[in-house]
Amino acid sequence: MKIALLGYGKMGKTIERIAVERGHSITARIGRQDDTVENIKGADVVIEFTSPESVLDNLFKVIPAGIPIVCGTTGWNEYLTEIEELVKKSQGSMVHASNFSLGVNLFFELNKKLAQMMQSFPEYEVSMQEIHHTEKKDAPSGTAITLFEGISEKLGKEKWHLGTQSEEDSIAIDAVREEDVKGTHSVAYKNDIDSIEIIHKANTRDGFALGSVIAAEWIVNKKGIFTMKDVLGL
Ligand SMILES: NC(=O)C1=CN([C@@H]2O[C@H](COP(=O)(O)OP(=O)(O)OC[C@H]3O[C@@H](n4cnc5c(N)ncnc54)[C@H](O)[C@@H]3O)[C@@H](O)[C@H]2O)C=CC1
Ligand SMILES: O=C(O)C1=N[C@H](C(=O)O)C[C@H](O)C1
Repeated sequence: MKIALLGYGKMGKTIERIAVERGHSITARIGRQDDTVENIKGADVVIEFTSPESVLDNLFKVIPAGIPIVCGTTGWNEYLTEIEELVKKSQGSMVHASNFSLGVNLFFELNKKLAQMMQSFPEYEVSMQEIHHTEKKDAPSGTAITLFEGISEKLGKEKWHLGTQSEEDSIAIDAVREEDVKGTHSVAYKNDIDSIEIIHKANTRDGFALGSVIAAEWIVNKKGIFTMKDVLGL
């Protein structure tokens, strides 16, 4: 498969290594200054990991060009409906996910199951923490927002807020930035007696990159907008 990499930073470089190991070729490594539409020509699929400021512009260029896109960039949740309409109108193909790793996608399912169990035990207060490297631009992380959505639908908490303070009807998400942390997410249910905590820790970026290449292999010859849950059949 011929892959165009849109964004050639920490993730773009990791994806290149894993894609080549799986027998794919890289037709373009596109950085901020390049002519995107021209450079993706001839690729079977585009893998996009750029920045919250660039992602929408990239999606509006790539989707109408008719090349399937795998999008890992976070921080654009509020535009999801607009992008779903664009994919439909263009008869395009897209997989998006706040986190492409197998481990986190299993963790998403575990999180929903735990939230469902905790529905009957309001004496526990739910809170979350995410820890990432200091270069990360968005907070909370996209993964933390997906975890929040999994809890929200079960416990009826409609909002999240940054920090550690308790608030009625809102889940506290503590976003911590530390040198070189690849991505750690935890969900805790606490009261004065005890705590129940689940945690996922990424040791390297390889899980995110491998998941995005598997999603790229899966999306070619499909039409519509999908997430990693569809790719993994969860
Ligand atoms: N969904 C997932 O599994 C994961 C998502 N991410 C997300 O992916 C994004 C990128 O992460 P990293 O690679 O760590 O960031 P990074 O900052 O190392 O790399 C991003 C690269 O994109 C380039 N770029 C920015 N705008 C561009 C444009 N318009 N066209 C082409 N290139 C452009 C930048 O120059 C930079 O080199 C972030 O939003 C991050 O949250 C990161 C890891 C996993
Ligand atoms: O910026 C990162 O590095 C990561 N971003 C994603 C997120 O916002 O959830 C996924 C992963 O945690 C790494």
